[in-house]
Amino acid sequence: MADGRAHHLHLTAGDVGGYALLPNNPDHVAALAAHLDDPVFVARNREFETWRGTLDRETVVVTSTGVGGPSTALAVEELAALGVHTMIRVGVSGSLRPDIGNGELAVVTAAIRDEGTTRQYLPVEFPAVASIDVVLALQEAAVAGGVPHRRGIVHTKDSYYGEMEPERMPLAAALVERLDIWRRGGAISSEMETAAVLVVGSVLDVRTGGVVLMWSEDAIRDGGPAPAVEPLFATAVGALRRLVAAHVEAGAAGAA
Ligand SMILES: O=P(O)(O)O[C@H]1O[C@H](CO)[C@@H](O)[C@H]1O
Ligand SMILES: O=c1cc[nH]c(=O)[nH]1
Repeated sequence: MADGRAHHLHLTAGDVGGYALLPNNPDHVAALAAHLDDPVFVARNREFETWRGTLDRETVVVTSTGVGGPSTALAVEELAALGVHTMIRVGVSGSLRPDIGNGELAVVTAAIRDEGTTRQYLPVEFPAVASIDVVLALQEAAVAGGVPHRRGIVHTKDSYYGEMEPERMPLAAALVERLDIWRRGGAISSEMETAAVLVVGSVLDVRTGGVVLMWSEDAIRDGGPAPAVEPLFATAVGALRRLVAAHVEAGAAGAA
């Protein structure tokens, strides 16, 4: 924009540092930012709310992406243009396996690109893969916090109700069959944003990853209790704390 603010996020380069956490839900931004040092509200436009804080004196922003690939791609694009080099999606998903407990975390290794946004960047043969150092940092943070978790592939889609109530859709048979295919291939949960973070991040040379809370199949079916989000937030911030510390140590070693 003419005043230097990014078109959708309404942020300037001075508002951000190198690191971002990307919840989908604007209602999660302040609660996630509360895990940082000195959290402050920065901007809100449409579904994009941003708070800023620090970890080990490095600036970290928490920006909501809104639901789905298109708005998530906008957020990744604009944060990358402002200088953010490391982004972690932090969200909620539905488990695709009966052995997963309500509230377990999925530390994302990769995403199935069953959505439209990333196909406008790269053909579908291109993988949506998390950066290995983000995967390891998330796993270490979950272990340190005693949070139940597993690494795995998530399914990213465009239609929430196409997953939850496929029988209502004209495409019912194909939706059910495809979800079963992803399950049989090893996918552990389904959500709506991770593929956009990983693929757009790859194109823009941003280090990315994701961690999503999983509602169990029982809880989804029975309308059971929503799992608590605090262990998710603590794990995401713990991972970023590790990545910041590794960066500081690498800088110190380089300077020595
Ligand atoms: O709970 P969050 O992180 O908002 O994300 C999940 O919930 C939304 C659907 O209700 C989708 O955005 C899906 O990815
Ligand atoms: O996309 C989503 C999000 C939450 N829960 C689900 O089952 N699916």
